[in-house]
Amino acid sequence: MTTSPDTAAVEVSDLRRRYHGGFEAVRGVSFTVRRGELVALLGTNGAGKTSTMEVIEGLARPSGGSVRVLGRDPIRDRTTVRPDVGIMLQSSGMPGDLTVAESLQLWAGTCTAPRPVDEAIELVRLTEKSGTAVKQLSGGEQRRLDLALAVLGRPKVLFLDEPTTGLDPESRRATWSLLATLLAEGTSMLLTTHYLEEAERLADRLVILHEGLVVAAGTVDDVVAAHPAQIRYHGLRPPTLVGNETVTVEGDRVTILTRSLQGSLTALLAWAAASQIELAHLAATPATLETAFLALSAERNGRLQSEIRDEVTV
Ligand SMILES: Nc1ncnc2c1ncn2[C@@H]1O[C@H](COP(=O)(O)OP(=O)(O)OP(=O)(O)O)[C@@H](O)[C@H]1O
Repeated sequence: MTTSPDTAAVEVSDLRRRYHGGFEAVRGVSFTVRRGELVALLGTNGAGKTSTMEVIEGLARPSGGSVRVLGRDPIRDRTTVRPDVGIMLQSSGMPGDLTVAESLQLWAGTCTAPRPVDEAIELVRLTEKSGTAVKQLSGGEQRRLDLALAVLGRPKVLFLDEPTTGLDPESRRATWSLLATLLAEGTSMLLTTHYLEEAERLADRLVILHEGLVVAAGTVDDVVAAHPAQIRYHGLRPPTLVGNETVTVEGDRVTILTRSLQGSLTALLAWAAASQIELAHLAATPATLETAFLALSAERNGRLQSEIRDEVTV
């Protein structure tokens, strides 16, 4: 079945997922993955990423809302969706006695137009292990085999659940490079990750979940821009600087949150110089994806800004 190139790769609308026992892990999530784009689904443990992915992958039914993959229902239209989709779960579940090459050959039999097995093995740099039994692979090598299985059928849409967890830094970079190549070739991707650097490097857009809800979405710049920069020092409370700051003082620890880092810092230094005041341990930090992510989780948990600051500075 063909679909219009204008159809979104993935369309999630007001998705809900309630488990037996009544717990609602996904509580009305909506987002889109456009064609040729990589969207990273982020969130703290238990945010609902896997619960959402499993519905999109057609492995579980939603209890509300809808999911479309290339315009089709991943469960009802399973036979037409499946050939266009590659899925990398947290474990592929291949029999441990099969070798790497045998696993891929077996899987190739289920694909419509698979890559040559040797090419898939080469893509994930497992050539030297092609005759090794799956159960003898290291955790990182198994992850790479999982990725080879996911890309074997030349999917139009790739779903990746924590694709680089357990990989050493070199293999992680090699995986990023492979994903960037697939992206450049037009593959659409949705991935979950706990590595913010991975999201920053690869993602066109982010969707951040917390307790089953979308709490932020957009490009990395969009998400970061919604959070203020910080200036910290030990000393006296400053006067009004450029006027848009939030100042908190705990003992002699002063924290200034500002949307105009340069302006606030210039005014602060001018005040300190004119008043001959020392700003001990002065530090100025722009918002980063990490501070934005921690702030979003902390805001939702009702925690104090000072706790976030301590986590970011350790
Ligand atoms: N089978 C289940 N029955 C009941 N609750 C479940 C079940 N599976 C997951 N949950 C709950 O649903 C919530 C979301 O879990 P989910 O695995 O989707 O989170 P996640 O964002 O993928 O987390 P992680 O980053 O730890 O993988 C959690 O509170 C979890 O305890």
